[in-house]
Parts: sequence; C-alpha cells; structure tokens
Amino acid sequence: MNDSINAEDDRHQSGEQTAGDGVPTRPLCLHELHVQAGDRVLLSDTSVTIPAAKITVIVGGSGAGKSVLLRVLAGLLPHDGDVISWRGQIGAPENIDATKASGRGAMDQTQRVGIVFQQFALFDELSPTANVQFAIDHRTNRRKRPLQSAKAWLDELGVPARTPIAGLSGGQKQRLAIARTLAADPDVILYDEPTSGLDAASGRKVAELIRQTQTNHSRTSIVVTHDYETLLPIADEVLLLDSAARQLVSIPESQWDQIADRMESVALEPKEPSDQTVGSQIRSSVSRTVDQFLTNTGGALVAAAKLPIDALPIVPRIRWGTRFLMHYLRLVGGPSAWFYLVLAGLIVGFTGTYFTFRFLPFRLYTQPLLIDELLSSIGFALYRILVPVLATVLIAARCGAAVAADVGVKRYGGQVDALKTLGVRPQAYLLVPIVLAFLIATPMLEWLAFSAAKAISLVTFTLSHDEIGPHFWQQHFYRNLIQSDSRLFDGWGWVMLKNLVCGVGTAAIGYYRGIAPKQSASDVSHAITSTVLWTTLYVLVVHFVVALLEF
Ligand SMILES: Nc1ncnc2c1ncn2[C@@H]1O[C@H](COP(=O)(O)OP(=O)(O)OP(=O)(O)O)[C@@H](O)[C@H]1O
Repeated sequence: MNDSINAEDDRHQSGEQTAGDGVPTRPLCLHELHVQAGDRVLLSDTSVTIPAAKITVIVGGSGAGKSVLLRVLAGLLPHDGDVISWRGQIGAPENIDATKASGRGAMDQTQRVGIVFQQFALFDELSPTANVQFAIDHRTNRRKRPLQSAKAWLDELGVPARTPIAGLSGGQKQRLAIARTLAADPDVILYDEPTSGLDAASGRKVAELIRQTQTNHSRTSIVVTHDYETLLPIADEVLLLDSAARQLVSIPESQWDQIADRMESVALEPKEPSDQTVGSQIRSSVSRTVDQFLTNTGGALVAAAKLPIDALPIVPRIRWGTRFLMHYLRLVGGPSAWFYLVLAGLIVGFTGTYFTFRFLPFRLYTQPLLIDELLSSIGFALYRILVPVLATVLIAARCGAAVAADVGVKRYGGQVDALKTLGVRPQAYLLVPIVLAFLIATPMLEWLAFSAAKAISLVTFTLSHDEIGPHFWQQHFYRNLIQSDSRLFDGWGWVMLKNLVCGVGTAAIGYYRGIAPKQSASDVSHAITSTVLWTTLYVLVVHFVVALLEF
C-alpha cells in the first residue's frame, strides 16, 4: 500500500499522469533547444516543458520553423544535418541533465514520439488492418500486452478494415493515421498541421476527433499548426513560436485572443543582386556541376562501402521482413519482368543463330566444315556473354528504376519517416529485402532469358537446316558448356558471379537514390533517371572487369 502511495508521489513530482487507458504519460521537456536552418536561427536556447496528458498547440507565423521543430521533436533530423542543425536536450524531466553542456542534440531514448503526418504517410501496399498491426508489432514496449487489437482500433476510429488505402477518403486516412500512431503506444503524439487544406466544418471535425482521442487515451499531445482558430477550442496549453525572440513562449488563456497579432510571417531577407559577369556565371555553374557530380559519385561510393553494415540482416520482426521481401520479389522478379526477359532472350537467341549462318562467308563451302564449331560457339557466347550482359542491363534499368521509384515515393510520401518514428530502421524493411530480392531474382530472370534464347536457337536452326534436325543442334550447342565430369555448365560460377554482383549493385544504387531526401515529385523522377544511368553503367563496368578475369 505504502509502495503504491510512494510511486504515486514520485509520478506527481515528475509531472507524470495516468492516461485514460491506464498508461502513465510523462511531460516532454525541451532544454536549451537551439535550432538553425542554414544561417537563420529559428530557436535560440529555448527551454520549455510540455505538460503530460494535455493538448499543447504550437502556433507560429509562416516560415517561423514549426515544421522543422516538429521534425526535431520526432527525432527525424540529425543534430548536424546539411541545412538544419540543432542542439539541446529533449525528453522526460528525469532524463534531462541540466548540468550537461548542450553542445550536441540529445533525444531521450526512453520517450517514443509518434507522429500523425500531414500527408498521413500510410503504407499504401498494406491494408488498413495491416497498417495498424504493423504499429502494434513495433510498439514501444513489446513485452507489454498491446492496448487493443488492430480491429478494435479501426472500429474505435471508424475506419473500414477491408477498403484498400487508395479507396479511403481523406478523413478516413487521417483517422487511420491516428489509429496507427496510437497503436504503437507512444509517450508523446505529434499532429502535423492536422487541419491543413480542410474547410472550416471539416477542420472542426478533426479538432473534435483529436479531443475525443485525447479523452480516451490521454497522451502528451502536441499539435503544430498555423490554423489556431480551429484548434484553440481543444487546446489545454498554447505555445507561440516567436520568430522575433526565437523562443517558444507560453501564452496564458487570457491572452489567446491576441495570438493573431503576435503571429508574424517571417520575411526572408532578399538576396543581394548578383553582379557576376557572364563568364563568371558560366564558371560558377560549371563548378557547381562538377561539385554535384563529385558529391553524387562520392555518395554512391560511400553507399557501396556502407552496404555490408547497413544490410546486416537485423530485421525486427521476421513476419514483416518476409512481407516486405515478397513485395520486392514481386516488383523485381514478378511476371512482367519474366515477359521482358523472355523477349530479350528470344531476340538474342534468334539473331545470334540465324545471322551467324546466314552471313557465313562462302557459305556453300564453309558451312559443312564449320557448322558444328559454329553451333558450339553460339552456345558459348549466348551462355557466357550475350544473355548475361543483356539480362543484367535490362534488370538494372527496369528493376533498378522500379526500386528507386518505390523507395523514392516512400521517402517523398513520408513512409520512411513513419518507419523511423515506429522505431524501425528503413534499412531493415527496405534495403535488406531489396538486396535479397535482387539476389534471388537476378539469376532466376537470367536463367529464364537463357532458356528462351536456347529454345529459339533450336527452332531457328531446325527450320533453317531441315536436312540436319534438332538432334545435331542438341549435340553441338552444349559442347563448350558441359564438362564431362560435371553436372553443371562449365563457367556457371562466372555467370553466377556476374548475376549476383550486378544484382546487389543495382539494389544498392536503386535504394540509395530512392532514399535520398526528396523535396518534390521531380526529385523522385530525378532519382529514377539517375538510377537508370548509374545502374546500367555499373553493370557494363562489372561485365568488362569480370571478362578480363574470366577469359
Ligand atoms: N530543407 C530545407 N532547406 C532549406 N531551408 C529549409 C529547409 N527546411 C526548412 N527550411 C527553412 O526553415 C525555415 C522554417 O521552415 P518551416 O517549414 O519549419 O516553417 P513553418 O513555420 O512550418 O512555415 P509554414 O507554416 O509556412 O509551413 C524557413 O525559413 C525555411 O526556409
């Protein structure tokens, strides 16, 4: 009894509250938080405590830094990023060390922050139930029983379980996003501009939904918005991101009617007009292009070097790892790819066989002497060089582009960030399954192309040499391929090596091009184009280098 009273006292002192579903929630402290975007300081050593189990609305003018702050709180920004950097401590009061110099950003690892993204960032390829189940399976504390089942979450928030994500209305998607965030059992829940793009009536409904969710599962909720009019009625606390003072300022309820006057848009200082001459403009543009090329090449080399570490198969849940693997296997090695590769095999098998005999010099005399040698050379060239080159170049272009598009859309649509806020490294469910899918699919597709090339070669030869017949083809086509003491084709190791090296490289390039930050849809399209260029170049270089060793 005494123990429970003492525990209650401790919780009270640290500001901890018990949520509606019995989960203790803690306040979120920001200690000397300093955030900078380029040269502009957005927050200067601000310290504030966001109360537990309450709704805190953070408002601010356009450009004040609300979105950046939200991404910092969600743990989505490294403390020393290229453009945005931050330092200070973020976490539960008992984990803030006020004596520590805040030279570096530090997040409290015991506090899980969930986020309801503005664009929802749902996993499109999964059903609504699977979206919520994913969050349950990656909840903060997996030793604890889940709060409720996926179905119960969907029922509570009124989301149809069987409709595919694409078929849900905007409101249903938002409810599903809230269900998924809550199902992961976070300590803090962030809402990113939840009423953006909605008319007044729909905005009010969303505000009511947030209030209702808060009543049922009272977490420490933070709503970041510029639409204060719609969201003030549900606020327990209001913080203003004051862009002049560069501080988060608590606004007492008596002053909420003055918020509009205090929310200034940030006017960015105009850049000095450039007095560069045409010559110096060209020079700086060339130097920018060279810089970009070196950065991209450096990025690709660093990515290749990091691959073995990143791809360490640390998959939090085998069940989900398998599901992502199946998705990428379908994308990389599904039936549409079979059609592609079979067609390529037919073209190279037919042309290789037909034109070798058709344009043979002094055909009437040379053919009877060379026919068996020619057939075995065709078999060798198709097996060891032509089909592997053609198949891997096609796989690099088609499947590399497909993977860059898939990962790029996940990055642009926020699903990669959603994975991170659910405590999952994107490498675990994206890179590892993609590499495995290429390791399985590349040899399989190449074998399919070679089978098609063999079959069409046999048909072409038989039709153009009806006096000889298929048995002769059978006898000589394989002559340079099969060693008497082996059941495998001679040189299969080289073919396999080329397939696997090309497959892994294509997977890595597609993944890293796709996962790079995306500000717009055109960044996704740029990632796809550059993947095709880099993967095809890479595959040709691999074939050239391996050919030097092989022959
Ligand atoms: N990736 C980035 N690259 C360069 N500058 C950035 C980047 N992200 C944010 N900024 C800068 O940080 C500042 C704050 O941007 P932020 O998007 O957080 O503003 P906001 O308060 O959310 O504005 P709004 O309500 O208009 O969306 C802006 O000046 C913006 O130019």
